Amino acid sequence: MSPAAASDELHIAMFPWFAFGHISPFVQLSNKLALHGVRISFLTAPGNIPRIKSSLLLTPKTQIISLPIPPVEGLPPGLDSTSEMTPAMAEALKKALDLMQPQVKTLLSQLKPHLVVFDFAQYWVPKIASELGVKSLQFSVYSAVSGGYLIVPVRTSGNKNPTVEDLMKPPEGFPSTSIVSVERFQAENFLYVYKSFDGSPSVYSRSLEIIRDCDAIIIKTCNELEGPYVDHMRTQYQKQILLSGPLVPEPPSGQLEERWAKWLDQFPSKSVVYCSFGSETFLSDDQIRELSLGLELTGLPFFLVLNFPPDFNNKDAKLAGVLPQGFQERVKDRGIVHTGWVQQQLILAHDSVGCYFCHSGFSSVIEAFINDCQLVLLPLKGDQFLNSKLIAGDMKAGVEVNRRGEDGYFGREDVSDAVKTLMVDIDKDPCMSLRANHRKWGEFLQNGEIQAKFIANLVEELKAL
Ligand SMILES: C[C@@H]1O[C@H](OP(=O)(O)OP(=O)(O)OC[C@H]2O[C@@H](n3ccc(=O)[nH]c3=O)[C@H](O)[C@@H]2O)[C@H](O)[C@H](O)[C@H]1O
Repeated sequence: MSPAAASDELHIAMFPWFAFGHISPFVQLSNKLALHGVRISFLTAPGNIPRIKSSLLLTPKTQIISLPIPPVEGLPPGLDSTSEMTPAMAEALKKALDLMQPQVKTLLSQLKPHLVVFDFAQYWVPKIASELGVKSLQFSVYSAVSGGYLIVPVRTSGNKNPTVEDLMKPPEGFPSTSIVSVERFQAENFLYVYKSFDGSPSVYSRSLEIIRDCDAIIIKTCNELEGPYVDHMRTQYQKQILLSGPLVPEPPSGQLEERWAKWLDQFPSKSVVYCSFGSETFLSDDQIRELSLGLELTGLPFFLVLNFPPDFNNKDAKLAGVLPQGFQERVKDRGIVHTGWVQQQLILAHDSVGCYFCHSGFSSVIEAFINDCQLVLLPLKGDQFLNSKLIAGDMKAGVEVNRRGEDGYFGREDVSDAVKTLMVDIDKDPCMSLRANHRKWGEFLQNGEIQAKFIANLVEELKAL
């Protein structure tokens, strides 16, 4: 019997990559495990603690542990998450992370958890953990469709990195689904996964070392959503794969900011298009122009959130400069454009919001399903392209914006057509069948019994490790 099962109290050290797109699912997983009596030690850099405290369920068995980031060239001191960093700084952050090995080893030897659950970047955790007799598990916050397409050993079976042409096609052994190819501009974006920066291992090399060395892998998905892709990963990884389920969030606490609630209140039920792109995805100036003009063309009310990379100091000025001339005046009675963080879950839960136009971030799409918001998808990088294919192609529960294959260009009509398919032509197919499929998945994700079972099973599997 494992020590965890013997004491019946599991202690897990959680160690996400320093990015909120990763920290958030680790927090959600921690919260669900804490409700099963699991002791959680949550490791992060000091600057991230206040925001984590606002969402982590703080029980007497939960603690947040501060891990200062060591200085490295190219990373200004005091920055603790990628949301404050340029892409070059985020690469330097991976180097700093790799220098933290002695610090993490000392910490784990003091904490003595049964398990350490870590992220894609910390490929050295399994070695440290095994020296201390601690089991190590990677928690993949990416969908299985993206892991199974991009991060499988067969992608480099000839010992060389895949080319754009290779990446336009699924890897050998990939299941027969709606995904038979991706566009050139998407495959070009995928090259990042295999790229090493200034001697620091690529995302792919880090992941392959983890697959080889860790005790098991947890994926934030379930068989109902992604069964064939999970099976493919099991075959490729030859490692125990556990599923956490999609980690459907609890209903959000608090109230929607009054200015947004008041504005939304004036529109009919399910008529507003909420449009946003998560915490770390940014559109180019040209894309912003076509998107905003496309939303205008729909004639529908919309709430558009646009963010900019951290190197822009005055984001409001940037926003004003990038919107088409006269746009805000023309749409002032039915459109809001905002830059900055918003209470997304509360916006999606507002009765007036009927459509979520988004980047296909995995947590964001789950939030759309459980709030009965139709999905229009404009994926912009990495896993988002594959998530979008899963939803629009396999599940047929949303619509992807049409784009030019070579360079990904989309125009205002492409935006407007996609929104109208789901929000205007509602008595016709494909809208009727898309909405029916969306409803079916919404019900599945809102079924508390099913969702609770995913976590109960996971806890049992973790105890048995
Ligand atoms: C794994 C990585 O997640 C990334 O981050 P991202 O923030 O887009 O993740 P989401 O799943 O959309 O999640 C974003 C989460 O932030 C919340 N939120 C966001 C913005 C805001 O203003 N207010 C909010 O409450 C939102 O409600 C959701 O819970 C990228 O996609 C990336 O492709 C993927 O690999």
